[in-house]
Amino acid sequence: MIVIFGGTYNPPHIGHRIIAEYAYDYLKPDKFLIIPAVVPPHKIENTSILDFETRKLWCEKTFPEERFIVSDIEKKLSIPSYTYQTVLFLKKEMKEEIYLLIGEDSLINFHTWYKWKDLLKEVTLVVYKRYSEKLKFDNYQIPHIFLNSPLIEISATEIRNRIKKNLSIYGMVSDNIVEDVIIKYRHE
Ligand SMILES: Nc1ncnc2c1ncn2[C@@H]1O[C@H](COP(=O)(O)OP(=O)(O)OP(=O)(O)O)[C@@H](O)[C@H]1O
Ligand SMILES: O=C(O)c1ccc[n+]([C@@H]2O[C@H](COP(=O)([O-])O)[C@@H](O)[C@H]2O)c1
Repeated sequence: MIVIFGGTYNPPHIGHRIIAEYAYDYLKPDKFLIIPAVVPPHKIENTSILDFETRKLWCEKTFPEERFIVSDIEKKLSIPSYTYQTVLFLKKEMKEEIYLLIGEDSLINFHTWYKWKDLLKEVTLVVYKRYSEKLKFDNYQIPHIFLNSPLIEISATEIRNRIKKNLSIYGMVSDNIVEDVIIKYRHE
């Protein structure tokens, strides 16, 4: 069984790390894939997304342990990086059961994902608690496993905003990327 944890990772942060650890402990997968998106479908217009190679490298440094695999699979596929497409590709390649790990905000807008009903036939959804101000559709009826885990009030948006305001982000991203992250977004 494999877990896939896709994201924009612009940048990867300590929230991603904690989510991955809770999911890992709960699911004990054979493989755990971290999948940076090339062009995330809901962020096509977002010009502040750094290049794929930088985000991928930061993912590798945030998840250096062997039990996590940072995959560049979405580089091989067409854009935008639809999860349905990624999942079908992985299923063909690995023939494994797939658990798709997402934050609660992603569950709330899951009905807007490309072929979401078909996607649900291919994966088991695993949801990590997250605060969201967005209007809550009735997506809690979508079958999923809800992880019993602490609320993490951190986001990549907040990290980018703090850098622009010259506020500290130490402790919010991995120590081995923090300087690089500050430099990259300060000049965005
Ligand atoms: N603090 C968090 N709590 C729960 N889920 C999270 C958290 N941060 C990220 N996620 C989830 O991780 C996945 C990838 O997130 P992403 O890389 O877009 O980070 P983000 O912090 O949401 O970024 P941004 O603020 O730029 O939208 C998504 O499914 C998202 O819901
Ligand atoms: O397939 C879709 O339609 C789709 C819509 C929104 C998000 N996703 C995926 O969900 C992951 C997190 O996306 P985001 O926008 O919250 O960074 C990332 O892997 C995206 O490719 C996928």
